[in-house]
Amino acid sequence: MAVQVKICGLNEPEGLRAAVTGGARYVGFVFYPASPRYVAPLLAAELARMVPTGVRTVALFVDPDDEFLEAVLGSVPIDTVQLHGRETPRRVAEVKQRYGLPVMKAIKVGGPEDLELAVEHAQVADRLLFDAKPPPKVAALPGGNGIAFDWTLLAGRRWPRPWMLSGGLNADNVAEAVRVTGATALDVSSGVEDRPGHKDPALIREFLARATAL
Ligand SMILES: O=C(O)c1ccccc1N[C@@H]1O[C@H](COP(=O)(O)O)[C@@H](O)[C@H]1O
Repeated sequence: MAVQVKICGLNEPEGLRAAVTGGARYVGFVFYPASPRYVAPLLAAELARMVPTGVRTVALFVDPDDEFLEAVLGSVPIDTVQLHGRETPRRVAEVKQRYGLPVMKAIKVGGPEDLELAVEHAQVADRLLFDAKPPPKVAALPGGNGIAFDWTLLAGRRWPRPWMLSGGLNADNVAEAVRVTGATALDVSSGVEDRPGHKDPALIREFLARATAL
């Protein structure tokens, strides 16, 4: 099965074009104001309208309240909600039910114990996303830090829901990441940027070429 790719943190037409013409199956918009990739709903709506049929739009949130979810989901055409904070399985179920959209829940992996949470979330989330646990420094984002986790933790594991691998992926390590984990879907952000928050179209094309050739 061909590997599917999500390019996350798109905030300019150039990056978006490189993603969709290069073969991305998902494009992600970050609605987390503290992120250098944050995109205002008005601009996200313009970008989302450029996305061709067959490519899915993903809205990334971190512990959003209903007011914020409504403001974004009411104005931007979104196919999937990505929850990347400390949302509980109950909150995931609530968001799914209230907005009628599939939810992908991020699981932050630092050690084997963190995978227990994935077992719980797999009861309600439509998809799991395995990312590295953020480093314990004050300014660290809850994701999008460009760091990988120990991929062998996922080797041989089976999940009752589809899942994606993320965390520190780039064109140079993507083949190894897929080999070790068996992932069939990947999510990348920092690894296709030339500076935090700025996507490099050439790096996007290179990542997609390597990943989709696997
Ligand atoms: O990208 C961000 O700014 C971000 C902010 C808050 C939570 C998650 C975020 N991004 C997600 O983090 C992972 C890993 O990204 P990276 O490739 O290591 O930079 C990915 O799933 C992004 O969607």
